[in-house]
Amino acid sequence: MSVLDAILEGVREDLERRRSETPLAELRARAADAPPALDPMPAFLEPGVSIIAEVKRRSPSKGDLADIPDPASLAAEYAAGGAAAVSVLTERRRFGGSLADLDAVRARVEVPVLRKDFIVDPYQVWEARAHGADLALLMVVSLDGSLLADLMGLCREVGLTPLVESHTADELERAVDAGATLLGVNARDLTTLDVDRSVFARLAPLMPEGAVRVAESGVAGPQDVAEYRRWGADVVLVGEALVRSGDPRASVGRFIETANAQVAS
Ligand SMILES: O=P(O)(O)OC[C@@H](O)[C@@H](O)c1c[nH]c2ccccc12
Repeated sequence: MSVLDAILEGVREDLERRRSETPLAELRARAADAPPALDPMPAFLEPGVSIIAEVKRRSPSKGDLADIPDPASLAAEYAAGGAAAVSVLTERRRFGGSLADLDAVRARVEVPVLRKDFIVDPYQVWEARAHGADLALLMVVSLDGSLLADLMGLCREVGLTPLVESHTADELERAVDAGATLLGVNARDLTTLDVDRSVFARLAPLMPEGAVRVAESGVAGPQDVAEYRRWGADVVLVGEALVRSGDPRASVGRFIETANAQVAS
């Protein structure tokens, strides 16, 4: 079984537990009461690189990354440093996240918030909106047949902007065919956990005009953000390097400045 399959098995078990505790009707009512979702696209389309800064405690590839006792304060530092959006990993078993983290971050920051999880069921889209997310990650690799288009449609219906993630040219083609305009490339192969940032360089030219290009994973420092930018990234999503930096606010600022200075010159 691949790493991804093992993760998805746990995700589905956890999902069924939550579904038995909170009926869909209740989530829908909470989503209806939530303030409307923010549109992240204007900030992503501004000149210069945008950063999505991630709240990430651990990962299957690296184990424990950071304690993060107060995810809201971390998110506030990200926003103060200039992050265009904050990503919150809500997967529990492998990443140590929760919907409580999403609630806490949502309550603190005014920038758009991404629910980062392994979304395979409409219930999770309703959860994302009920807990105040503005964007939701949809991974093409785990959404067969019409499920990708169905979940994208539901995202739009509830006001969420789907960030549709690929790792191969075939996956990217499915994302584009389904109508995705916020296109992510994960440099990490979730079946093996190997990271290769040049995957973004190969896939970015295949993206249609007008798409917003998001480079995800594998950033160790400002030079990597600058390289993604040179390869055509509008947005770079960074987790580990920021949660480990010791000064997330300054790091976000440095990432943005370095990339913009290098690409302008
Ligand atoms: O910590 P990194 O290498 O900066 O990566 C962040 C982010 O891209 C990564 O967490 C991620 C990208 N796509 C995902 C899908 C599920 C879980 C996690 C991810």
